[in-house]
Amino acid sequence: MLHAYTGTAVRSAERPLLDAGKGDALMRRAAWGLASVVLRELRARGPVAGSTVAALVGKGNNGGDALWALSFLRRRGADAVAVPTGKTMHEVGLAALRRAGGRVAEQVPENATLLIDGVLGTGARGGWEPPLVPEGVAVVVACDLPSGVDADTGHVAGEVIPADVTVTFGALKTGLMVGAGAHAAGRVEVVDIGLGPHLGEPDLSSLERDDALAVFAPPAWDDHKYRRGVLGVCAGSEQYPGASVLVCSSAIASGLGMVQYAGPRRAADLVLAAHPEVVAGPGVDGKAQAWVAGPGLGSDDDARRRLAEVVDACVDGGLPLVLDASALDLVSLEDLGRLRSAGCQVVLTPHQGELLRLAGRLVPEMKTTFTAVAGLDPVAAARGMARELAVVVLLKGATTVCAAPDGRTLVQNEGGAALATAGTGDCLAGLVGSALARTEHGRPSPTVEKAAAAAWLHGTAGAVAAEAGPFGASTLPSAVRHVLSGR
Ligand SMILES: NC(=O)C1=CN([C@@H]2O[C@H](COP(=O)(O)OP(=O)(O)OC[C@H]3O[C@@H](n4cnc5c(N)ncnc54)[C@H](O)[C@@H]3O)[C@@H](O)[C@H]2O)[C@@H](O)CC1
Ligand SMILES: Nc1ncnc2c1ncn2[C@@H]1O[C@H](COP(=O)(O)OP(=O)(O)O)[C@@H](O)[C@H]1O
Repeated sequence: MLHAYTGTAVRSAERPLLDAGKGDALMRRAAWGLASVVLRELRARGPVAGSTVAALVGKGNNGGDALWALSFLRRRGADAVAVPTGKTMHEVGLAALRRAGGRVAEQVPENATLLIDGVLGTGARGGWEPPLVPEGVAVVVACDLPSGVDADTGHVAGEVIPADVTVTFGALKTGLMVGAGAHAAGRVEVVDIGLGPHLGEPDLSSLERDDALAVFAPPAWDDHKYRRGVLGVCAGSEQYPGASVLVCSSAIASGLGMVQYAGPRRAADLVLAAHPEVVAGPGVDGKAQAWVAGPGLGSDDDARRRLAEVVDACVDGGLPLVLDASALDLVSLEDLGRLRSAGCQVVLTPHQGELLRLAGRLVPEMKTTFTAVAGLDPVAAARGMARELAVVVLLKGATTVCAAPDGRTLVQNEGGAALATAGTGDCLAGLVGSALARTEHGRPSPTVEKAAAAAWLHGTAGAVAAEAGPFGASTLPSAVRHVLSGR
C-alpha cells in the first residue's frame, strides 16, 4: 500500500528540522536524490559527460534543490544550465552551481536533452506560464512536483509541463496521486530525507497489486459455491437491458460462487443467453450475500419498487449493498438510515454528476460546497459525501476516490481514459458487489478497501484491454479474468 501526505503536512514535518538548522543539509540530500535519478535517465540515453541538462529555476527552495542538483551533475561532466523564471534564485544553490562550473542562461538551450522543472514546489499558490520546451528535450524530470500542481489536492490551476519522472522529497504528496497532478507527474520516485518520524498519519493511501488481489483471492480448497459468495444483481430494465449483462459478466469474471439476477424478462433473457449459470428471476428471493442495485434500472415506478425490494432484503439480512447509477437518484435518506441501523455495509458509486445530484437531493445545504470542490478536489468531495451520509463513497473519474465515513481514503489511478466509455461503470459496480459478497478467509478488509480493490481490478483490466486498441465495456470482463489469471 502506498501512503501520501498533503504538501502542507510535509512542510510541517520539515519544520522541526529547519528550526534545528538542518535546512541546507535537507536540501542537499533532496538534490542528490534528484541528481541520481537524472543521472540514471541520462545514462540510459548515452554518456553523461558532454550532455546538456537544463533546469527551470524558481525563486524558492524548489529552485534551490534544482540548483544543487545541477551542481552535482556539472561535477559528473554534464553542461549544467540554470534558467531562472524570476528575478532571483536561491543564493546558496546558485553559489554551488557556479563553484561547480555550471552556467546561467535566459532560455533552455536547444541542445538540452533533459529538463529539470524546479520552479514551484509545495510553497506554490496558483498557476504559472511555462516557457516553450525545445523539441530536443527527451526527458522532463520534475523536482518534488510538477510546477503548478497543488500538492494538497492535485488540482492544476494553470499550465503544467508534464513530467516523465517526478522526484519527490520526504514522502509521496497527495497532489501526485490525484487527478491532473497524478497525470502530470509521470513515474514518481520518493527520496527519503529523514522526515519519517515527523510525518504522522497519511492523508490518503493507494492499493497496490497484492493488496487488491488479496481481496479477490482464489477460493479456499474446500469452498463450495455458497461459501465463495453469492451476489444479487438488481439492474437492467426494458429500456436498458444491457446493463444487467455487464454487471453480471464482470462479477462472474472476478470469481464468485453464484450470481443471482432479479429483473424483467427481457434483461433476464439477455443475462441467461450470455451466462446460463446465472440464477434469474423477477424478484429478490434467493441466497444473495450482497446486492448491487442501480445500473440501467431507470427511474419509473417499477425501478422504485425493485430498489425498495432490494433495500428491504438487505435490511432484513444485514447484507452489503452497492448503489450505482439510477439507484443513486432513487435512494432516500430513510433507506440509508434503515440500512445503517441494520448494520449493512453500503457503498455508493457516483461519478461527479451523480454526486452533485445526490448532494442536491439528500444534503441540499451542502450543495454549494460540493459544487465548489467536486471538480477541483475530488478527495474532499468524496470525503464530504461519505461523512454526510455515513456510507462508503466511491467517486469515479480519472482518479477513483474511495472514502469511508471516518475519512479514511484510498485513491486508484490504474485505468486510463479508454475506460471513459458507456457501461464501464456497470462493470465496476459488479466488481464492487463481488468484493462485498465474497467470503473472507484471511484478515477481513474494511469496506473502503474492498471498494478500492474493485477499482484497482477495474482500472488494471481497462489498461490490459486498451493494449489491444479501443474497446467497449463488454470487453472488460475478459480482461478482468486475464488480470486475475496472472496473480
Ligand atoms: N524546506 C526544506 O527544508 C526543504 C524543501 N525542499 C524544497 O523546497 C520546496 C518548498 O520551498 P518553498 O517554500 O520555497 O516553495 P517553492 O519553491 O514552491 O517556492 C515558493 C516561491 O515561489 C513563489 N511563488 C508561489 N507561487 C507562485 C506562482 N504561482 N508563480 C510564481 N511564483 C510563485 C513564492 O512567492 C515563493 O517565493 C519543496 O517543494 C522542495 O522542493 C527540499 O529542499 C527539501 C527540504
Ligand atoms: N479519463 C478517465 N480516466 C480513467 N478512468 C476513467 C476516465 N473517465 C472515466 N473513467 C472510468 O470509467 C468508468 C465510467 O463509469 P460511469 O461514468 O459510471 O459510466 P457508465 O454509467 O456508462 O457505466 C468509471 O470507473 C471511471 O472511473
